[in-house]
Amino acid sequence: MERVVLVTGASGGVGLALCRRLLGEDGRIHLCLACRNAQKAEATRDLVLQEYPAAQVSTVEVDLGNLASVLRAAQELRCRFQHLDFVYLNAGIMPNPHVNFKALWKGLLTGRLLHMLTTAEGVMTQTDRLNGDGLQEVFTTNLFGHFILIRQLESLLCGNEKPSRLIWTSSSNARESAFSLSDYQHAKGQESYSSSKYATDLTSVVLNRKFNKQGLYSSVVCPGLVMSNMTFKILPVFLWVLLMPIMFLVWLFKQKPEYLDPLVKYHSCTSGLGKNFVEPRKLDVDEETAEKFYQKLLELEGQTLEKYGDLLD
Ligand SMILES: NC(=O)C1=CN([C@@H]2O[C@H](COP(=O)(O)OP(=O)(O)OC[C@H]3O[C@@H](n4cnc5c(N)ncnc54)[C@H](OP(=O)(O)O)[C@@H]3O)[C@@H](O)[C@H]2O)C=CC1
Ligand SMILES: CC(C)=CCC[C@@H](C)[C@H]1CC[C@H]2C3=C(CC[C@]12C)[C@@]1(C)CCC(=O)[C@@H](C)[C@@H]1CC3
Repeated sequence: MERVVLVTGASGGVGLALCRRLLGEDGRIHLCLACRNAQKAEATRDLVLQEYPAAQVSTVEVDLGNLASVLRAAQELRCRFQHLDFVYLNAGIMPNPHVNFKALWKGLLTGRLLHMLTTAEGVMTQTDRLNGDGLQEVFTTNLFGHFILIRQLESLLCGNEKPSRLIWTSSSNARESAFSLSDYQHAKGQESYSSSKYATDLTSVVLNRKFNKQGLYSSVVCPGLVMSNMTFKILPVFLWVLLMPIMFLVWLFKQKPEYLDPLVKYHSCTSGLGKNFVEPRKLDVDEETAEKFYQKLLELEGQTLEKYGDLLD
């Protein structure tokens, strides 16, 4: 039976690179590109088919920041497929990024600069806003839309002959101090991105606890610092070109390889000789907080399903 792989945020950056890599590794998979923009999805499909003409590539329209769209996409996917082998939960946003150069300077004086350059801890802020569902946009797009999607796809992911895998694109920017259970959508602070990625790490830990027995496994990864639309909104391209040799060296000298563990985040790395490898780093997650947060997600899911009852089978 063919393996089906779903990738969200496949229209550019990390998602597109991932699609190319997946087809390069195994040209027999069925790759489904989940994108919010139908035209971009078709253009992406054409692009990957140019490179892999024999590949099976389909598209599905989903705006992860819009829960009605997520429910519609899930319904469509349930009609099309019986099983999903891999789901890459990759789509993400970092709106209105702001770099605190003063913090970087302070980091240089206090010896924390290297850490800051790999995690952006204390360096980045964002301005978030409410979406049409009355939820914080970053929380919804980066985490909750994906959460609803996989919950709605449970029949394709759980209790099947073959196990299924969820791979969340998290970030080394995920930080416990940016997250609070009492404000898990991060409506009050200015680190919505970091909070949403920490919430992602928490969710993955609990999903493993709840669903491993039913054959569903979840991992979080950090792709490293990638030049994409997201990073080009942080600094202009020419500055990145100037900074890249420094950033490359910084990321290069903070790495080493190992195996999959639900309490670990897998960071993409490159050795000094240009060899690509993955470095696992233990998740900074308290399992009790993860469980409490999961209960909150279930409550919010209940409200969402009540509101959109007409979109459910
Ligand atoms: N770049 C980096 O250095 C790092 C990135 N990451 C993570 O990698 C992931 C991909 O980011 P990256 O490739 O860099 O960024 P890009 O902005 O290049 O790509 C983001 C992708 O997500 C899609 N997307 C955004 N909002 C939505 C939405 N509401 N519904 C559906 N799709 C959406 C975009 O679609 P569209 O084309 O329509 O905008 C695009 O395909 C994110 O989760 C990010 O947090 C993690 C660590 C580092
Ligand atoms: C002007 C100088 C010398 C440095 C500015 C560099 C910062 C703009 C840069 C340093 C660390 C970077 C970083 C990210 C964004 C840009 C930085 C803050 C991320 C937050 C991008 C998205 C992610 O998910 C993280 C993994 C990145 C962490 C490092």
